[in-house]
Amino acid sequence: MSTALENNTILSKKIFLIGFMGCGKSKLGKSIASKLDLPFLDLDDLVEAKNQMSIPELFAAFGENGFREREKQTLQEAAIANDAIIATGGGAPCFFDNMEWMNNNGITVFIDTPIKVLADRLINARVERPLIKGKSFDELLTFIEAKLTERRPFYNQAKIMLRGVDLSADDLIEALSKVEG
Ligand SMILES: Nc1ncnc2c1ncn2[C@@H]1O[C@H](COP(=O)(O)OP(=O)(O)OP(=O)(O)O)[C@@H](O)[C@H]1O
Ligand SMILES: O=C(O)C1=C[C@@H](O)[C@@H](O)[C@H](O)C1
Ligand SMILES: [Mg+2]
Repeated sequence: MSTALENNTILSKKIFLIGFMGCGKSKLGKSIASKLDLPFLDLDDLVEAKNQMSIPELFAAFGENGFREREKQTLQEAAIANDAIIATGGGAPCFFDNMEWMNNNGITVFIDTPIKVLADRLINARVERPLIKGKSFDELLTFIEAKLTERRPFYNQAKIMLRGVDLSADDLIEALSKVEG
């Protein structure tokens, strides 16, 4: 059986995946993009490509504020130009009017993954994330708890919220198909 999304019966095909670092935006995003035959865009990769610098280099050269300005600009350029599944950076919805902008321009999906799962994933990750660099497991837990509390009011503005444990691409596609256009 095909879904409303596959049948093109929902208006927006800009789908923004949001949530904390390590919640699964990139992994799940690639999988649903391939199932729905839509392009997959990863905001972190786009910011790096546009600026010809890695995220740690951008933080070092311009500070977090400079990174956030570039992140906002890249988000809007990429999303205006493409119907796509867009995995945003973990902090992107929490700066400027990015969350409101995404809600006005597509469907936002918050992948809500428990703190302990996030910490387990992030402690083993090979990608360098400046905000958590050098933290021990316990420091990481404390950091995630505090940051998530700060960020939840933004993440909670998402149109769809899904628990990020055992979450499959099909679960996400089903949730999208129920959204009214
Ligand atoms: N459902 C899952 N089950 C097991 N491992 C997962 C799952 N989703 C993601 N992971 C693993 O967790 C790590 C982080 O996932 P991913 O890169 O998709 O997160 P992210 O939300 O894009 O993070 P960031 O905001 O830092 O880009 C990766 O190593 C990935 O393989
Ligand atoms: O949660 C965050 O603030 C970040 C998450 C990553 O996706 C990157 O955008 C960067 O490392 C910052
Ligand atoms: Mg990612």
